[in-house]
Amino acid sequence: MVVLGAGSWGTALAALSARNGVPTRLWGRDAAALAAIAQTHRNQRYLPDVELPPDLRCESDLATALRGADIVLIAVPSHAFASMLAELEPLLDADSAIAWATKGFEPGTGRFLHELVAEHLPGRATAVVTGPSFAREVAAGLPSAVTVHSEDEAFARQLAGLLHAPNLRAYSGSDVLGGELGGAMKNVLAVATGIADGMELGLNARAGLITRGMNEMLRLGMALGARPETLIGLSGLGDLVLTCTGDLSRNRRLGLALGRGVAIDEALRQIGQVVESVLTADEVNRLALKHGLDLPISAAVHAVLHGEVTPVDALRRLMAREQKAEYPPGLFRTN
Ligand SMILES: NC(=O)C1=CN([C@@H]2O[C@H](COP(=O)(O)OP(=O)(O)OC[C@H]3O[C@@H](n4cnc5c(N)ncnc54)[C@H](OP(=O)(O)O)[C@@H]3O)[C@@H](O)[C@H]2O)C=CC1
Ligand SMILES: O=C(CO)COP(=O)(O)O
Repeated sequence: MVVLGAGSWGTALAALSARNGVPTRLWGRDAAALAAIAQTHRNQRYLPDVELPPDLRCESDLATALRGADIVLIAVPSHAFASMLAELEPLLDADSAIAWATKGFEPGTGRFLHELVAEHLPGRATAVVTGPSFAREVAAGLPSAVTVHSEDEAFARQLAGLLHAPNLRAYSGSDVLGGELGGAMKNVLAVATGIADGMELGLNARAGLITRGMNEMLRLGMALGARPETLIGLSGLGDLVLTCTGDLSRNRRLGLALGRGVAIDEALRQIGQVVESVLTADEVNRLALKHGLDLPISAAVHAVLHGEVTPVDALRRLMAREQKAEYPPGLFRTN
């Protein structure tokens, strides 16, 4: 297996796979950082507390990293996903399978990552790895559960089997779009609960936002063809709860800072790692518009992130919305 992207999640996944006895290479774009990881068995910038397995190979030359790879697992941020695929196109072995653990959409188009993979690297086995999994906890060997979705169910089971470990339950499924949607959208909703907690609005507000956020995920997911069981599974509800409540979440931390009155640029500078919601909020908004859906919490996060409203005004607007039924009729009807 080759893992592309030597940030928090790529490093944690590569360590997991190597500890499972799977021959694993980790590729990153920063040759000096890779050399330091190889020498010290630590990723000082992204996972400083974790000792990496000694047999994890680090490789900064992409062509060398990819040679002979049976599975290529991409863990770069969504803004780098398309360019990563373009780099892979001329280098990849004909029979290498492609998986990704990135959460987000193509910035500017709202296209799902599986659509980009199908365009750039058609005709291969593909899968998304997703679910509630803070890199720090997985890397530290704390109990976690993830899920692998692929149209090729045998490949989903194969990849889940490679990741499954004494303290990591890896499930499999076949709803790629549903798995991707939950993992992307929860980042936007985590900003909303972070803002509420940063403003010290209380635990009722947090639970209300998580649940109404879930409602938004269900409505967009059903409109796009996701399966409801995926959305209430690990990749949807599971990751939503984790990211909305766990302070390890960078998206939640962005919301906390905004709710406390910190400017967005300063908040992002302090976090110092990828915060996917900043781009994903635009794409959720785009998809909602395209499908004629009113997703008020996601829209409020979008407006706050663009500086169009203050967190206080966004809350006032949410609370002033018309009273209505909790669910639209026929939400779970798929035909
Ligand atoms: N961290 C987590 O707990 C989890 C993260 N994810 C998802 O995984 C993805 C990656 O996140 P994460 O690892 O946490 O992010 P980090 O901020 O920890 O690391 C980002 C990594 O991506 C690299 N990178 C950035 N741009 C490019 C590029 N153009 N080409 C190649 N590499 C690039 C960075 O390199 P450099 O250091 O040189 O800038 C860095 O190594 C995101 O979509 C995230 O949502 C999913 C589940 C859990
Ligand atoms: O996706 C994650 C956990 O499942 C990580 O969340 P953040 O990107 O908000 O840190």
